[in-house]
Amino acid sequence: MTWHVLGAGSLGSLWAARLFRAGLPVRLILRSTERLAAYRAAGGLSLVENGQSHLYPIPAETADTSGPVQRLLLACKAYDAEEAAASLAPRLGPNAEIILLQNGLGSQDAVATRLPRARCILASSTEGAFREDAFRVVFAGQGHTWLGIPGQTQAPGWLAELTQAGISHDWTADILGKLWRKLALNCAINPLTVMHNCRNGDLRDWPHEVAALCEELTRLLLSCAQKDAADGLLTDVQRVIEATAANYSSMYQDVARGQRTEIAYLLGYACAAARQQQLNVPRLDALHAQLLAHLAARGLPLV
Ligand SMILES: NC(=O)C1=CN([C@@H]2O[C@H](COP(=O)(O)OP(=O)(O)OC[C@H]3O[C@@H](n4cnc5c(N)ncnc54)[C@H](OP(=O)(O)O)[C@@H]3O)[C@@H](O)[C@H]2O)C=CC1
Ligand SMILES: CC(C)(CO)C(=O)C(=O)O
Repeated sequence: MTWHVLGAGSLGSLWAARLFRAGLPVRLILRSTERLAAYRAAGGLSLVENGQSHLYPIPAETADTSGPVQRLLLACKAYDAEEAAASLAPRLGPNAEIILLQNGLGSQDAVATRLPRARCILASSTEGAFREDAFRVVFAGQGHTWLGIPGQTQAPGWLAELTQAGISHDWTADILGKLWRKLALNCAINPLTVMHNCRNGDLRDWPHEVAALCEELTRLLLSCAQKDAADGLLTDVQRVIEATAANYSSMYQDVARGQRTEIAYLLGYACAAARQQQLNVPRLDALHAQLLAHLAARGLPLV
């Protein structure tokens, strides 16, 4: 079964290169014929690991190529997920599977609603990769990927291919818990690093602000029936702040580069969920409003 990987960005390239070099059939799906021509001119995808670069000549195509897509790894940003998945709708067979690599929450439901016949598998990853250049990606941080369909304990047989490709992973029926926990970590760290213009570690200087956000996020998680995701949130946030002290958060980097953020799927999603639960989260709401104003002042999208 061919792995179609939509998006030759950071995570998509990281997955595609590892699957390809493990001898598995992989095809990249690129945005346009121009991108496809540029990719072919580059001769393939380059993955940089431990300072060593390798070129992988993975076959590529655009969405409007003919041929069925049975297993799709959707490796775009959350705000692109629904349209990107929909562009492949005519090629998806009745039992097609889509693995959704997006951070945050909200985009997964959008894809599932748009493509009701597809089997959507949610993923949450702590791996780190960034694009050094077009079609050249650096594997920056070892991590782990959780995969799952909410409530389903039976893992698909093809997970063995991820093992074969050296992709650290586990299946979980509580994938929503994993996604909520990561969302909460992101909400407690990333917007503050933008507003204080600082690295993750500098948040040690604002312990009360971090603690107050974690208190509201914990109440939100509990009211959304996410007890496991709520347990020990503040301690975990403090651990991540220490472990990533020298780093700039992904949202900080997006804003610094003048790129669109995934705010609507992170803090925006949390605030909307609180409203839906009629839960009072004044600190989260205030931070969300400040962040939106900050993005607007820089001409960046608010969703
Ligand atoms: N990078 C990381 O370390 C991590 C990322 N994540 C999450 O993974 C998701 C993906 O992030 P990341 O890999 O960094 O994102 P990137 O921006 O690096 O890559 C996204 C890719 O998707 C492509 N794309 C978007 N729409 C389409 C489309 N319609 N057709 C074809 N290609 C399309 C983009 O193409 P183009 O280049 O043409 O714009 C781009 O190459 C995000 O939700 C992110 O939060 C989670 C953990 C770690
Ligand atoms: C390092 C961490 C956990 C900070 O929230 C992150 O995932 C990010 O920067 O997006």
